[in-house]
Amino acid sequence: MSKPYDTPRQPDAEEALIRSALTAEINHRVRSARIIARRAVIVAEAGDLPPAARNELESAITAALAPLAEIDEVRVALTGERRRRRLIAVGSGKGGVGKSTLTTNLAVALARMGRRVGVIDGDIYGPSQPKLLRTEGIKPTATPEGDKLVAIDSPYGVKVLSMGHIVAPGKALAWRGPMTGKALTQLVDADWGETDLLLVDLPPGTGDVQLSMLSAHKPDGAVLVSTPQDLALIDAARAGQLFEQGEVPIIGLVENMAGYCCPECGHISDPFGSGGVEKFAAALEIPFLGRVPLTLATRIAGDKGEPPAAGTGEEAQPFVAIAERLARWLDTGRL
Ligand SMILES: Nc1ncnc2c1ncn2[C@@H]1O[C@H](COP(=O)(O)OP(=O)(O)OP(=O)(O)O)[C@@H](O)[C@H]1O
Repeated sequence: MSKPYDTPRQPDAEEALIRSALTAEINHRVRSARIIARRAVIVAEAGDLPPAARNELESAITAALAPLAEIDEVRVALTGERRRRRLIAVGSGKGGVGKSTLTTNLAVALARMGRRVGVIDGDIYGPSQPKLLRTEGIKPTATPEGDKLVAIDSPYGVKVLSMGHIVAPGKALAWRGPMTGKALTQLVDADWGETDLLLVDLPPGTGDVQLSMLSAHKPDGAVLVSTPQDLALIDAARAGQLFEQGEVPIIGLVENMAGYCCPECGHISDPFGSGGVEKFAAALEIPFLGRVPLTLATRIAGDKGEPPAAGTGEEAQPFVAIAERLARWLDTGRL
């Protein structure tokens, strides 16, 4: 069987005729357009549309093609109802608290549970997902229509796209608000194949990327990350407020770097304090999702592009436990 999207294809005369009668917005959805015995047969993608909008799309195609002299009848087939792809934002108030590490490892753990997961590196100014998911130096291809990027397959069963795959290191630093918004849209609207869950690794703080995310690609929920330091917690609360104002449910707060286990003697010390995040979450009435300890192995694994959650070591456990809770939230709305 031929695979229609393997190679770029020129539309034939019939398809070109049909497409010329349709608006760009509709053409974007049309997957095939043929005329068979004066009957136009159009297949359009509508899996993301609610029933009323599906009917409108069908009527709009029929109305646009009816005046064509070459056609007596129009048949429209809309692709089946597909569950909408869900977006979960992973945010923090402060940089360097391990938001990217958490995003990567949650995605890998969810993929190992059989979920179809992708990671969007929304950290346009300091992308780290290419390294964490071992896809550094890989350039994404475009769809045959040339209108979308194709997400990259990482070696861990997770698809990924990052500005770091597109722009030379350091180049995006001078970008301003509207450009960052466009860049994020390019990543979200890419061809993610069968992926039905996207984790978005947001840059720290409450800047342009967060705002364009809330306005154009409202996430289904947000996971917040903090270290136990007071300052990080205060910033996390600020990031949380932004999601609340945007009516994005906060799924919960994760404490990262929560106690250091010395690889030599096994002694656990708390360089950033202990238990603060859980108490803080309780005070703000935000669910506490779990604690990820500070370990040398987690840091080294990150640098090597070998997420601990891809293995079976001790370092994988906290990520797996949080991923299980996230999966439950996605399935039932409860943790
Ligand atoms: N639990 C952990 N144990 C040890 N090292 C960790 C842990 N979590 C994160 N790190 C390390 O801390 C550094 C910062 O982590 P990461 O890049 O994930 O943070 P971030 O919040 O995404 O930072 P940025 O603000 O730069 O995006 C990395 O070197 C990472 O390997």
